[in-house]
Amino acid sequence: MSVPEYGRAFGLWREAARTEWAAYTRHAFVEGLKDGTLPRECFLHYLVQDYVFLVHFSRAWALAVVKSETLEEMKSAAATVDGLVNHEMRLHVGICEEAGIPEADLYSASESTANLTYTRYVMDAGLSGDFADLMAALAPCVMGYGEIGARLAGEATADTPYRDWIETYAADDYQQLCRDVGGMIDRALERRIGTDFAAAPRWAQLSERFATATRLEVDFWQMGWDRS
Ligand SMILES: Cc1ncc(C[n+]2csc(CCO)c2C)c(N)n1
Repeated sequence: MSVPEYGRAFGLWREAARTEWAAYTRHAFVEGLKDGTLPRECFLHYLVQDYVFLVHFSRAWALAVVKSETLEEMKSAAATVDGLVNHEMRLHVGICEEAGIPEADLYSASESTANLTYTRYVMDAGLSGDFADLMAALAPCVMGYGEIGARLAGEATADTPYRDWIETYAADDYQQLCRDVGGMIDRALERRIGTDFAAAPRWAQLSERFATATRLEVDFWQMGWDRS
């Protein structure tokens, strides 16, 4: 199956980090979601941590509003904050409630080291850098789940109990969001760095940020797998 396309910068970053990208999008945790063999306890451990992750991710997207230079960037970042805090976190709340974990416990859950490392890395990318640095650190999260969802929707076993999770990210509206964010990132880079942004001196540093965030996604799956 061919992978979905989410923009020029993303395609180049992904290709430059292909080893890390494969470790992320084909992690044992992901394969367990696909064939249904992922232990429920691992999934719930991941989901509680992911709720906390989304809280801090929303803060990072809010920083993107602050670092925006155009109304398009501001609208995209503000819509993502709204989507995250008012919609995306519902999937987590619903599944956890069914498992007897109330929302108050999610918000107060203590953060795993993998969670802390990843979210604060992204926040620092935005605080110490500009909008482009922040987008390079945010892109693996947004696009990685889009790619995983699209692949698993076609490959998952019919009876995997993780179908709802898969459908969330395989859905047309989520795939469209990945393309929209990819287009917004391309225009943000063209504006700040130039049309030929991949030839610019700072391109290597942006690619490095993307690769680092991708490695931190691998560690996040591993945290769920190990229940650490
Ligand atoms: C560890 C981890 N990485 C990525 C996502 C996916 N994700 C995070 S924020 C967001 C919406 C961005 O618009 C999406 C899809 C996740 N849930 N947990």
